[in-house]
Amino acid sequence: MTTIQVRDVSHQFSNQEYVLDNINLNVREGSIYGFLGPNGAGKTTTLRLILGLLKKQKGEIEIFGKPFDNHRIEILSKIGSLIESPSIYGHLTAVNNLKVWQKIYQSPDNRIGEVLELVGLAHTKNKKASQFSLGMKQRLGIAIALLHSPSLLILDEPTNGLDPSGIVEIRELLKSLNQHHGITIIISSHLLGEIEKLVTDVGIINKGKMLFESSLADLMKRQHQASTIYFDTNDSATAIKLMHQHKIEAQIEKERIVVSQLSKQGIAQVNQTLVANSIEVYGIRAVENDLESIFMNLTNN
Ligand SMILES: Nc1ncnc2c1ncn2[C@@H]1O[C@H](COP(=O)(O)OP(=O)(O)OP(=O)(O)O)[C@@H](O)[C@H]1O
Repeated sequence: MTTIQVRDVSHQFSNQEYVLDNINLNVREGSIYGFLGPNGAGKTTTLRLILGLLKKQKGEIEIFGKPFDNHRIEILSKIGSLIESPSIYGHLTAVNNLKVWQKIYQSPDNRIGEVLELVGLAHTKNKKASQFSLGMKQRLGIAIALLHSPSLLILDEPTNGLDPSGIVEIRELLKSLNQHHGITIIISSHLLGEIEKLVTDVGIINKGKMLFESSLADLMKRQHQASTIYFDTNDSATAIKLMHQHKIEAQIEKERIVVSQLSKQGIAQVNQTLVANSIEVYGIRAVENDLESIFMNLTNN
């Protein structure tokens, strides 16, 4: 089942240009969906629209298979969210912060202990939230979002500003919530490297347009296809002429021939052609582009 379906949603603030332009987005039940894009791409606006924090101007949003507009309360009762920084009272402990929200959500008393355990803050006892590290504050924000036992978590850049160990902690927490508690998660980020070890699906947005949406496995496949091949030969000038005759885009870099995007069969054919034309091939090496550079290529174009 699809947990979130966004169809042809556009949005503009006042009469300025559209910050979202007919975007489509599908979050599968049970997935961890990485919503990626550079600063200002439209991630927060999209998440706010999904949560009904902004009034939808155009398009359709369905959550848990139901139109958001007609089932708002029912849908929101099953969503936990953390948009930008968490609303935390610095002068209160983690428990007392949670008590404030517990009254609003009317969740049972024992839920406070449960969520503190889940996010790894059970040991903080009398420590005030103002004395928490940024990572602890984010985890408290997630604890608040979990109080009413949601089946969907919507998180806007929860790892922003965290140090590497804080990022790992949040990643492990979200993985566990997904795998052991069956919570579907959509998490936005402007850094693919930060969430590629976490997500199962990826959507990439730039300048208000969705550029790409697929499973992480598909993105990795694309990464494999986008590898760069290096040929070392005894006669680069003739070799590159032969490649151009066979309509292969190649260039010479530091006396090596560089070809991007060539299948395994393509590599074998090039090798055969070179050898058949008496060129000595000393080495062939394929280097995969990292996911980050694919993301950069998608968002730069
Ligand atoms: N309340 C607002 N009024 C006018 N313009 C806005 C408002 N909120 C956002 N924008 C603009 O909409 C565009 C998308 O912003 P949004 O916050 O959705 O991007 P983002 O991808 O979440 O970026 P970031 O990672 O920087 O938060 C930006 O150009 C931003 O300046």
